[in-house]
Amino acid sequence: MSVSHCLTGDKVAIDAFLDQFDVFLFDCDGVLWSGNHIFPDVPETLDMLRNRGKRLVFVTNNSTKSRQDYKAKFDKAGIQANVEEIFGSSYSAAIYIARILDLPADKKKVYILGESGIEQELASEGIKYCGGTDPNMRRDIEQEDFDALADGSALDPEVGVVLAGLDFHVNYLKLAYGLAYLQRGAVYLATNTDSTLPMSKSFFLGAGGVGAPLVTSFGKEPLSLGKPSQAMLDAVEAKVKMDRSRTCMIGDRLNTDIRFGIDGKLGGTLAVLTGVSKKEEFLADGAETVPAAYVEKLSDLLG
Ligand SMILES: O=C(O)[C@H](O)[C@H](O)COP(=O)(O)O
Ligand SMILES: [Mg+2]
Repeated sequence: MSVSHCLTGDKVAIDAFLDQFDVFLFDCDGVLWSGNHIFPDVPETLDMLRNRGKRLVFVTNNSTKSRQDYKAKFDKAGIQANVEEIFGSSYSAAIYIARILDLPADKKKVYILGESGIEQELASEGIKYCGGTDPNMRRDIEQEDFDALADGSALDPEVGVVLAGLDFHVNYLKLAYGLAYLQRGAVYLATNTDSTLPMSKSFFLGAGGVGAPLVTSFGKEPLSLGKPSQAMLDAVEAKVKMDRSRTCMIGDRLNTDIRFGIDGKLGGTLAVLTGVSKKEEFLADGAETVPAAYVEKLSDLLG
């Protein structure tokens, strides 16, 4: 049975742990910040790693922002990061749809349940879309909508994919369009299916929580392109050359971040206890997902 080592307060153990890796993949929500609250000494900790010659890559399941949007957030947070180091689940989904998914020529449009981040990343891959932040979808459903969805006249015949992500403007109408496209054979994808979103030091509906009505009504789960899907690691590795044995995944959620690192056969995983998962979950006998090590908060790595 694997055991997770607590590094907090142990400078010797921290140095030994860090020396094993050249690349650190960082989860964002719950590790660097909770919403707009940047955790203490995060910029200093990341600077310390860069000063030790480590390469940093940011890998977030939050699909509401594009890589460019995240670059602006990093800048505002005083965290040095360039766009090539940032990967969101919207980017992973756009790469999958553009380069892996084989869609009929007349079915290449995507219906989005989600925010602008998904729209921007699909556009950057030349993928047409509808739904998403369309203001015409932010209204109550009317009888005419029921009738037009039922006979299909409301639907765009080019739509071949339903892509579900975190949507802060979800409503019955948007979900009804998603179900109608799925019922007509659209491929069902999700940027991610995280149950909750760490925000304001609490937990709110995550992408999985928002998309759950579609799963219940359609009766099938989407293919998720965010962590722990290895499609996301493949998308990262296509841009960032790395030796997986000298790469460490740092995250707050066992079933996405730590599972992502273990399944990807990375050299190590580090859990940070400022987000979703609690240490009791992975210290328990027979725990399914056990990080190699853990710290109370990221800045504990400063020693
Ligand atoms: O979509 C969600 O549910 C949240 O954005 C997700 O929990 C946060 O993503 P992270 O940066 O922790 O991968
Ligand atoms: Mg997280």
